[in-house]
Amino acid sequence: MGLLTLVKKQKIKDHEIRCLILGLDNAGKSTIVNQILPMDQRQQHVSPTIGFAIHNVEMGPFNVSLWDVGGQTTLRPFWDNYYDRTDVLVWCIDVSSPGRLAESLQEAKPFLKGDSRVIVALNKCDLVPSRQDTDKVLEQVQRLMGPVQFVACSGRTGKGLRELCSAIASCNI
Ligand SMILES: Nc1nc2c(ncn2[C@@H]2O[C@H](COP(=O)(O)OP(=O)(O)OP(=O)(O)O)[C@@H](O)[C@H]2O)c(=O)[nH]1
Ligand SMILES: [Mg+2]
Repeated sequence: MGLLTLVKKQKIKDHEIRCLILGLDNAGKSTIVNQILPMDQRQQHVSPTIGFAIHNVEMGPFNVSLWDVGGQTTLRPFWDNYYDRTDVLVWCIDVSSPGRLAESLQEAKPFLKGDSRVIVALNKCDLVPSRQDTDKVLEQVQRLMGPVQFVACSGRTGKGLRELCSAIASCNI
């Protein structure tokens, strides 16, 4: 392989981001991913993810591979296998289910020690009437995770997803 090809390959590689999206079942991971996809690639209905799905999306100069992994309890033991080589971890939380927050934060713990950058997606904001409710969730998230980067969003309405994409693509990996 010529030097130029090697340099080109490296350049392309430098513009690739591997983004893993994790969180409890029903948090809205696949809905977010579906909304991020170009119109012609979107599914009409999103079902619970059995296993995982990978989608490649251009975000600014980056080619981002989005790894959307199912969050059901039976699938969680396999999360670790997907985490390898992850650049950005998006931890998805359903802010309309505060009763599941402790479970979500507990599951997040092992992934906070890794090398990847973490972004918390506070999803389903459209279902939470006041900003204070989202802030309450955020307080508990920050108590466990520290001053983590977060984006309040809605996979249903699309609110905040542009910010989420910017956050993913702005990572200096
Ligand atoms: N109102 C509202 N509903 C949402 C939002 N995001 C997802 N949902 C709904 O929540 C349910 C679960 O969404 P999914 O995207 O399948 O959740 P998931 O995290 O991928 O679930 P698993 O694949 O089982 O891990 C679906 O009925 C979605 O329509 C949101 O921002 N607002
Ligand atoms: Mg899913």
